Amino acid sequence: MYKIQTLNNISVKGLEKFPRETYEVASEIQNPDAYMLRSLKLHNVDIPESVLAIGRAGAGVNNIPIEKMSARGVPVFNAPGANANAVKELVLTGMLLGCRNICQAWECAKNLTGDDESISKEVEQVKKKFVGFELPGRTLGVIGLGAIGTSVANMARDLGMNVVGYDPALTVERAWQLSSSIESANTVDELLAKSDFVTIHVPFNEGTKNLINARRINTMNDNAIILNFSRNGIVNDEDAVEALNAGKLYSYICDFPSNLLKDHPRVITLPHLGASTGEAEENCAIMIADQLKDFLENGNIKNSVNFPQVKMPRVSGYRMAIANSNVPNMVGQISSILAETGHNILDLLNKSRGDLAYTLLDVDTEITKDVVDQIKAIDGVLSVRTI
Ligand SMILES: NC(=O)c1ccc[n+]([C@@H]2O[C@H](COP(=O)([O-])OP(=O)(O)OC[C@H]3O[C@@H](n4cnc5c(N)ncnc54)[C@H](O)[C@@H]3O)[C@@H](O)[C@H]2O)c1
Ligand SMILES: O=C(O)[C@H](O)COP(=O)(O)O
Repeated sequence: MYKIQTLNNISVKGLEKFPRETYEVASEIQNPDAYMLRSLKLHNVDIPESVLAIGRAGAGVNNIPIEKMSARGVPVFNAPGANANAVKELVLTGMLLGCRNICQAWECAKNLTGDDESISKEVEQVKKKFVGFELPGRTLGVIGLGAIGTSVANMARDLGMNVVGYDPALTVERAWQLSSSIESANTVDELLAKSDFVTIHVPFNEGTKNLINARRINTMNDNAIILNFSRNGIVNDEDAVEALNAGKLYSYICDFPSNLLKDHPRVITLPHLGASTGEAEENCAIMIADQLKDFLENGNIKNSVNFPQVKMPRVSGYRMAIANSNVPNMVGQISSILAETGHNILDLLNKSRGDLAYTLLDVDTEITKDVVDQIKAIDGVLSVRTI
């Protein structure tokens, strides 16, 4: 019986992927084989040794201690692209809320008093305070052209906007998806100098912390709008508020409220709603459940953020999965132990990624605990499993 512990609210459509005969799935469970979570911060959680894999039902993995898990030979999975459409739609919503002053105007309408005739008169007076601007012909800068950035960029082109994108690690797959009319910027500064709207779709890490700061905001067009549906900390909120107060920025739309932001008249904050649609929650949960299941049952790895992609069809009932440091002679030492203990290797796949490597091998006879212990004792082996 495999045990899956859910640490956040996970769509039932994903949980249904685990057959009840072979899986126990619960939010409280002893010695889980895998965690399934969304945004819960795991950095200060004591993760039990029984955990073989962590599945993030979403995109961002900055809530997970990846290095610590890598050192334990534990793959961390995410669900690339599974919530991209939900975020794209909210970015469009944010752009419109910002450029048409919708939140301020709605607040004003809610506060109208008197009979309907006087409300009608008042409406004609107050509406001039909320004159906005339209999207076609304006320039949207998209920082990060991954699953979300690419789809936001294409959507903006379809709406008649000019789009400039920046991503120093653009993949070939994303380049194929991007509309050919999207301009490429060589630097963030070059992108900002051209943009009326800027939207950020990069992971949060040391390299992206404070990516948008006072110096950069000052190089932007006057009355620009910044949208942050990525992570708290990528835009320096203090600097954004200062620029709003100085009349440099028009509006700041963001998914990460704080005391500084939530009541500011030119800020629209949402309670981390980017991926909160039934469709996105379902897509993420299904993708992660499938990946965890294939890892637990077959050792295959798909969409891990720390381990290589590994898939090998089974040729026997005796499989071993080994995570190890990416150093010479690991496969040699492992196969020597198997040969010395009378196992014939029927198939073997070894892949590496950065400092880590992963080996799947199918043998002809059952692998005993003693053999597993011998392999575990090899210097550089991080985890060993028979499946
Ligand atoms: N608000 C929400 O609810 C919500 C939902 C989904 C994702 N997110 C956030 O959005 C981020 C992006 O999601 P995604 O699905 O597009 O991920 P992705 O991995 O498909 O794309 C990220 C892109 O950013 C690029 N990148 C990395 N560092 C960069 C930098 N310094 N400058 C420019 N580009 C850089 C990468 O090359 C990659 O193409 C996630 O990491 C997560 O933090 C938020
Ligand atoms: O990185 C993500 O996928 C988003 O921030 C969504 O987070 P959530 O799953 O907690 O809504």
